[in-house]
Amino acid sequence: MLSWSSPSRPTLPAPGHPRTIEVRDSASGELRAVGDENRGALYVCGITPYDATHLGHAATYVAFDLLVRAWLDAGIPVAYAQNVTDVDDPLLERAAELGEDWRHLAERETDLFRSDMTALRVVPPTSYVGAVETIPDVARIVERLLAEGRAYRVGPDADGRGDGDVYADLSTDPRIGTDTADLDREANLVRFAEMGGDPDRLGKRDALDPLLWRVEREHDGVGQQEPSWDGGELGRGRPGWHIECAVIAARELGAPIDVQGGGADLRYPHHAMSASHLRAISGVHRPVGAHVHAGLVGYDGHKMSKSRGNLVLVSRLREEGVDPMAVRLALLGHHYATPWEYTDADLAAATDRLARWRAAVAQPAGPDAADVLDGVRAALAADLDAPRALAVVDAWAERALAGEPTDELDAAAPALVRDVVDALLGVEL
Ligand SMILES: Nc1ncnc2c1ncn2[C@@H]1O[C@H](COS(=O)(=O)NC(=O)[C@@H](N)CS)[C@@H](O)[C@H]1O
Ligand SMILES: [Zn+2]
Repeated sequence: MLSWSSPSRPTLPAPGHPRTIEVRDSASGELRAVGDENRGALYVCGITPYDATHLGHAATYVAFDLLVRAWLDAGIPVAYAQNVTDVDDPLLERAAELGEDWRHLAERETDLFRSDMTALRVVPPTSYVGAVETIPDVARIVERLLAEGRAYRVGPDADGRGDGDVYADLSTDPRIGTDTADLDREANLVRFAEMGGDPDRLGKRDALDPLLWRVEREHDGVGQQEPSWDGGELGRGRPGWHIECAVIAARELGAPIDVQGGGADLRYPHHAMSASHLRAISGVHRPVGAHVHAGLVGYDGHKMSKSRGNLVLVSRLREEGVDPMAVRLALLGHHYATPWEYTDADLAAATDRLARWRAAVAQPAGPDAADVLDGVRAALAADLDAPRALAVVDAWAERALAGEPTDELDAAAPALVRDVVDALLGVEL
């Protein structure tokens, strides 16, 4: 699937020393060095293409964009895969509500997402893959898991439908739950159901076993005919959610990967199950170096979501003439791991900061900027600490605008600060 055009990125003076980039693994709470001179492999769960692109989505993708930029600056070759969940129950339901063909809805919203990511100067993934285009691979892998006894078929559900649905048998995974450390079964059962799971499905060996393949339902005469694809021995149907991301990560990156990323809402069951499937597919004991989760962005006291109608869309802000660089700075003002409430004051503060920084780098000279380069690099290397990086640039801008004696100023400083802010923070001044 087409991704989007890459923003230009200035090359910064070579780092004086090889630098490790550390991020916090949300399961252990530990800081982990991720990526090495051979590669930095990142999988970030992409959008389900409706409601794109609200500030919550944008905050998560900008967060992982900092990791991509820090790796590139450290000379680490980046392998970055991202999916589009362009077939899934919530998408089909939304299309039915809108009376729109689900393919058109997916296409339109994915295009909007691409243009928003371009405006926010997010570096595109090296592999951008849709669930639909992955179906043949998913079917083959599910057949293999069945043959290996890691998956099983169930009979019809309580309504007599879905005879032959395929589930993963989690009891065959000795390390289930070690990836994202979600070991509270009661909490998991609640969360599993909240995120579209079916703990009460007839015939399941364990309520938490996740769906791998959903066989085609005969037309129930109510909703749209569900889309279905040829699944070989599995029969016609479509993939479950978690297996899609595991197959794309395995195929596009190869396990082990350094970071599996997404918003905090994906930690359980999605990332726990994807890691289990990735282990089963690849045979790699620990297929993910660090699970990294971005805190959820709220608005009006709730997580941003269509159902609440409290969405702040990047495209709407852009239509209102808001500079996307101010949007990006508003997002960078909060540490990625911390959940926060977006307010219009965030945007106003970011707009001021953007104007101050632009005025400072427009000066003919400025205070020495070597510590801006080192300070921003060090901040990102320490769990992508964007607020700390912004404070480093703020301090320099303050001095640049204070009009210090010219003989202490460096004519090359403003250009270096502009390049640091561009290459590492993705903000074009
Ligand atoms: N309010 C929010 N704040 C921060 N991140 C969010 C928020 N809502 C969704 N996200 C993140 O944005 C990304 C896309 O979310 S999504 O459109 O619902 N799609 C999905 O979660 C699946 N397609 C992942 S395979 C995910 O990483 C999700 O965790
Ligand atoms: Zn995913």
